Amino acid sequence: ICQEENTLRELRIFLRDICAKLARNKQFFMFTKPVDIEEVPDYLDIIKEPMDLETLMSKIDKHSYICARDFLDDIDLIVRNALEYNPDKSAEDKHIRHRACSLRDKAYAFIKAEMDSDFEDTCRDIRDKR
Ligand SMILES: O=C(C1CCC1)N1C[C@@H]2C[C@H]3C[C@@H](O)[C@@H](O)[C@]2(C1)O3
Repeated sequence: ICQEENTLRELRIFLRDICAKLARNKQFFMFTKPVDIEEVPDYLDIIKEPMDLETLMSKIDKHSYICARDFLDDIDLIVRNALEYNPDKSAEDKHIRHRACSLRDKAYAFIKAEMDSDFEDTCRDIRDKR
């Protein structure tokens, strides 16, 4: 219905702003594009569902998300992939895992700070009845 489309349009505007803020943070550069399979040939043997911030942004535009929870599920996927593929004690793996946890905390904090909980409830109701 028209009110529902207005709500989802507002959600997309909101999610684009959050995604853009995360993507322009230098700390999260490693999450902005898909992992290069040429550079990392075994990546897809280990990670079954790659995700990155550029893909996240294109999913917003394809109306893939109808509530903030669905968007945060893909943020969690980026984080989980990074933790799973980079599990070692090495300084490099620790650095990647630290940045992945920071990405998750920043994303949740932006949503909480800027998302009215009634608005999210409305989006969940739309999602649940579709
Ligand atoms: O997991 C990732 C990204 C970091 C968060 C997503 N990669 C897997 C490779 C291992 C490590 C070092 C480089 O080989 C670089 O190619 C990657 C990219 O980082």
